[in-house]
Amino acid sequence: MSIRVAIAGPRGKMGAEAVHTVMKHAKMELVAVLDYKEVGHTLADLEMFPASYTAPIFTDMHELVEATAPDVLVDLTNPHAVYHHTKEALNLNVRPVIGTTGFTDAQLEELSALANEKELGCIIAPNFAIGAILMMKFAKEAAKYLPDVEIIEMHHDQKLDAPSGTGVKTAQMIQEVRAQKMQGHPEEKETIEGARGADFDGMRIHSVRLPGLVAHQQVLFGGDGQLLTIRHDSLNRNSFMSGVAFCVEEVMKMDQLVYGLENII
Ligand SMILES: NC(=O)C1=CN([C@@H]2O[C@H](COP(=O)(O)OP(=O)(O)OC[C@H]3O[C@@H](n4cnc5c(N)ncnc54)[C@H](O)[C@@H]3O)[C@@H](O)[C@H]2O)C=CC1
Ligand SMILES: O=C(O)C1=N[C@H](C(=O)O)C[C@H](O)C1
Repeated sequence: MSIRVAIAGPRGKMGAEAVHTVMKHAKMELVAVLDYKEVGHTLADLEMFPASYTAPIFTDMHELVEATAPDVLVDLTNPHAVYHHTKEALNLNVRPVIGTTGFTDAQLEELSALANEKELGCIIAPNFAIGAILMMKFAKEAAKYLPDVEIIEMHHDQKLDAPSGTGVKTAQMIQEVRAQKMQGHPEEKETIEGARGADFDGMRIHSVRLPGLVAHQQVLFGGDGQLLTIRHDSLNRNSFMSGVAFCVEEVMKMDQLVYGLENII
């Protein structure tokens, strides 16, 4: 039996890729999409999709679920919408696979409790690309030996959240193994605000936004007379799609929330 998938944000850069991925997948059926405004009755009404894409477009999640009974909601929208979408999906017994970034810690805790209570799988994946997951795992390992670390994440200039979800997740994974440490000179002063980047538990995260970039990150470790750089580059959004498909299949077997693909690969 195929997995019934709904996608929120189908006209976006990631959402459109995910639509193609699900449409091509032998074990999945795209039953509906969720947009925030009326743009047509089905995907075929949109110029960006072929006439054979007949999944209906909804603007209300309750109506979507009632009419099309999806198993999984893939959310690729924005930081303002995603928390509500995830909560609504869980309350409607639909398993969320969330690629959208920008959750607060409190939101993650609340959604985790809700998924547990409903005994429903939910995956929140700051990055779906296997290379990025490996970069984070390797960075966590390196931080045990080289605790002085700075993260430079680089993205296209249409990105809404900073630091990136991947940058924050990397810092959280490093925090698990690194003794707390305030880096840099104790008396350093920024003569221009923000010059030293965001402060996460004494580590610095720097966010670059430029046209031409897709999604890139370097994790820099400094030691005595040496520097280690771990770098990942997503050169296109197809790099995320095998991760999306993997999550849609995995979430069907789960009964709780998982934050980060490193926990299930
Ligand atoms: N986890 C991962 O591997 C990746 C995550 N992302 C994240 O995915 C999200 C989307 O990224 P992009 O596709 O680049 O952005 P985008 O701006 O191209 O697309 C977002 C889409 O969401 C739609 N949207 C906004 N509010 C909505 C709502 N309430 N309901 C339904 N649709 C709504 C917009 O119309 C737009 O089409 C971002 O949070 C980004 O950080 C992006 C790439 C990889
Ligand atoms: O907005 C993006 O593009 C990306 N967002 C995610 C993030 O915030 O880490 C994943 C990837 O970096 C691309």
